[in-house]
Amino acid sequence: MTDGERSAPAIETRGLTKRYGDVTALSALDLTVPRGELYGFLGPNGAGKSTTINVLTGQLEPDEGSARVAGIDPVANPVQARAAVGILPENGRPPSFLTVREYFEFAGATRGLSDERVAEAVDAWADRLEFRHKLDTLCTDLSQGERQKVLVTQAFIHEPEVVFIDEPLTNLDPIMQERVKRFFRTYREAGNTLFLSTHFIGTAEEVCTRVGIINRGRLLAEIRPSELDGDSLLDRFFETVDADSGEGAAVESGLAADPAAPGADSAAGEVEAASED
Ligand SMILES: Nc1ncnc2c1ncn2[C@@H]1O[C@H](COP(=O)(O)OP(=O)(O)OP(=O)(O)O)[C@@H](O)[C@H]1O
Repeated sequence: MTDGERSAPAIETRGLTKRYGDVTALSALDLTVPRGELYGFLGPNGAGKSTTINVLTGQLEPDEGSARVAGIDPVANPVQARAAVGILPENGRPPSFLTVREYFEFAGATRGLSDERVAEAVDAWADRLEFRHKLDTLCTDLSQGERQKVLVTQAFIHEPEVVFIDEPLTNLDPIMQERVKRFFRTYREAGNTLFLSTHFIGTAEEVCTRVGIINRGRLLAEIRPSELDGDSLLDRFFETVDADSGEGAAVESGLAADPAAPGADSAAGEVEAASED
């Protein structure tokens, strides 16, 4: 790793733009996530969350702008990025023809891990998420929650410094949800960065150190849940998105459906304020 990569933010995008035909999914997105954050990424359906993650993990090429993860350009250097980054995809499915253990061996090998390191990691995760009895089961025969445990494990198996997580707690029972959340906090406290895309605003409020709200491919606001001061993140989310869309806000306060409306200005101001600290 170069000095530049070591001192770079965990995630940095500048003017990131992605279009699918006529649809602009990301519109000059500027995002900076310092290292050591548990960053929540919230937004309505179709806001651009998955597209952002897909670009940042080298799975999709942007039309314009730049992206860096741990100082690495994931489009130009996908192999280098793969070693530094973990991905927990939404609705991912491990290959049906592999057993759980074989899948972890495969995931470890593609990230350059020795057999011994894979075995150690699998051992720890089998205890943490209680799936030791499923290690020799075919992935196709797992329940949805068991599959999710396997996907969580593969995302962290190489102890990456940045992990992208799309809806991490889906299908997990409440006990496992607590364990995963506790693990996220511990992993962050060790200096790593987690980027968590979710519709569960209560979870984001509970675990995230900072939350970004995206709508129509633009970052509208950044909020530190610890500084909400009695306000609820859910209310702030609604206010921010409504002001941008002009819908609820227009009904409730008479604001026009205009991106330059006062509500939209204050949301943009929150991004600037959050970026200063
Ligand atoms: N492969 C594709 N082809 C065409 N349009 C796409 C494609 N993928 C995404 N889009 C569009 O791009 C926009 C952003 O989609 P994206 O999946 O990034 O949103 P999201 O915030 O992850 O949404 P959700 O919360 O519903 O998962 C949406 O308008 C979506 O319809």
